[in-house]
Amino acid sequence: MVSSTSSLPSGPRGGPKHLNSSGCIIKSVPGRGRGVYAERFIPRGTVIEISPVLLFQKDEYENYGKHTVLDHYTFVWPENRMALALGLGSLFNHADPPNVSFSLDPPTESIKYTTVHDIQPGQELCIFYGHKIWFTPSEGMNTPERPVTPEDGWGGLGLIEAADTMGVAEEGVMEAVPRNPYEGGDPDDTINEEDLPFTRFKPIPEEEALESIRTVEAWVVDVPDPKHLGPLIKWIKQAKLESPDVAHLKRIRKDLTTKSTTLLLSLASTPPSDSPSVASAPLERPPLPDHLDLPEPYRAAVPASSALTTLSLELKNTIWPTMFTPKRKDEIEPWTRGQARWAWDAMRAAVAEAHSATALGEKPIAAHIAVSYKHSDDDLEGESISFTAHDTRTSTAHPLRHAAINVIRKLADYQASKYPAAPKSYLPIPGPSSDPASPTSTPPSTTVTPALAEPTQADPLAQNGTHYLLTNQTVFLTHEPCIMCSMALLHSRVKEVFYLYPMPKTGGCGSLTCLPQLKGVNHRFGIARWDAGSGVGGDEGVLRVGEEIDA
Ligand SMILES: C[S@@+](CC[C@H](N)C(=O)[O-])C[C@H]1O[C@@H](n2cnc3c(N)ncnc32)[C@H](O)[C@@H]1O
Repeated sequence: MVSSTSSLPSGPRGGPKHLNSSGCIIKSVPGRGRGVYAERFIPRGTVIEISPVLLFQKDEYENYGKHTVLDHYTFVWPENRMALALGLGSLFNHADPPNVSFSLDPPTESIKYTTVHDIQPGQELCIFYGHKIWFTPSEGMNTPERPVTPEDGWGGLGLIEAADTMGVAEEGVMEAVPRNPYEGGDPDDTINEEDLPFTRFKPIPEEEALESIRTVEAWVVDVPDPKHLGPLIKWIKQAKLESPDVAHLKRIRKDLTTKSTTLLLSLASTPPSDSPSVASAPLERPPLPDHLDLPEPYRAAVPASSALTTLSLELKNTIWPTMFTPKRKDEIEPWTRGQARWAWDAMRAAVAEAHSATALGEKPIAAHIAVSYKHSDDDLEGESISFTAHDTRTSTAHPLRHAAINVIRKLADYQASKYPAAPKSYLPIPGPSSDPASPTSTPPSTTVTPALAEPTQADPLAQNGTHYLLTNQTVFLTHEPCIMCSMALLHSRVKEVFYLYPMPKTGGCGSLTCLPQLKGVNHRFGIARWDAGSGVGGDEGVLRVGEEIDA
């Protein structure tokens, strides 16, 4: 017979894994016993567990409980009682400083556990037991001296409360950290577009103005005698000049005013590319059949893509007859509950970082490059490291130290350290900074030497010439990035940008202007604006900045 737990993932000691929806698992480690570990990234300020407690009266505990193993697990409770946390609550090991705070809630007879830092996947989640610990902490857990207070001891609360670190401390009152509304449920469930907590804008330009239409060069030939059209088209097939690159175009253009007919032969340059290093390469002029008396082929601009709207079709047809492929409704890829949960957590990470910034006297503006969405643990695709940064222009007195620039710089520095063999020509010299805005960084061009410019095999990013690429990555920002930051994000080839507060006077992602929609930019990215009132920002007032600020 198959046991009811046989399909569950295994946990410590071969038993089933604890089913915690906040990303916590139980693991056993020699020297520490069982402990609580993060299975995925958990943003700071996340309530990871609410454990109901079992209460012991004073005499009951003094006479019995205290003489049993329970003494390693119980918390001091008001009114001289002791409490045993059920669920994960009894399994948090001790650390000083901890990365999880806990607070007692006598009315509901429960203990709430909240992260006080961003937690990376695999990290242990620990609380602070107090200073009078009765065991020798395992290696790496020894901690700096702190003054012993009368409240110290197992159950000593209040040393690190999430509310303190969120900058809204008030005795006994925790800031209400908004719970992820997409916790639990089936991560594969599709969510209606209008039910998502943000509005997504189309990344593809509709090309509804003549100047926004992207073109590419093609070889064409005028065909003075219409009788030659049939044999020519047949010849194109035989000569294998048909190509999917021109499938969005019609083969023949008839100009009613000049009464001329022109035939499209093949592309004369490669289609526009998103890659900065790939230049549009000229393509050879195709041969023509000798037996037809035709003029020389010539190059002409043709639309680079089919028309998605009737207006765009009308405009494109003035350049060259183009195919009409209106967007079907189902072309917007629907989002799942799992993705929405991921996005919520990522935006929370940005929000939490902005709160830290305020505590440090900086502007409450932050950016978070999220770990790529993973459908399951087996999904190895995408980045597994996240980066978070806040605005530092106040402390550095450097007007360009915006959150988005800082987070790109963090990623770039990480990439540079990961690939130390990167050619010097690609690394900022001197110092570790790769920030183009850094006063200490020397422009790379001044450091190029032919001997060093050869990328090494160990450094795939260096082969692209940069460490700052965000290809396929999503950036979450508390505020709409300014024009400079939007351009930096575009330059870094970001896949999509989510922001919480629009900046009507300075925003470069839809408010003042929309950088990725401008003609001439060589990369386009998706934009999603978080809905006001979704609750992801927590206390809205803390993160508000003046309209004139460039975020
Ligand atoms: C509340 S329990 C925590 C869960 C426990 N590790 C288990 O497996 O049941 C407290 C006990 O965990 C162990 N412990 C907690 N923090 C530790 C640390 N930093 N180093 C070593 N042991 C620790 C001690 O044995 C302590 O009595």
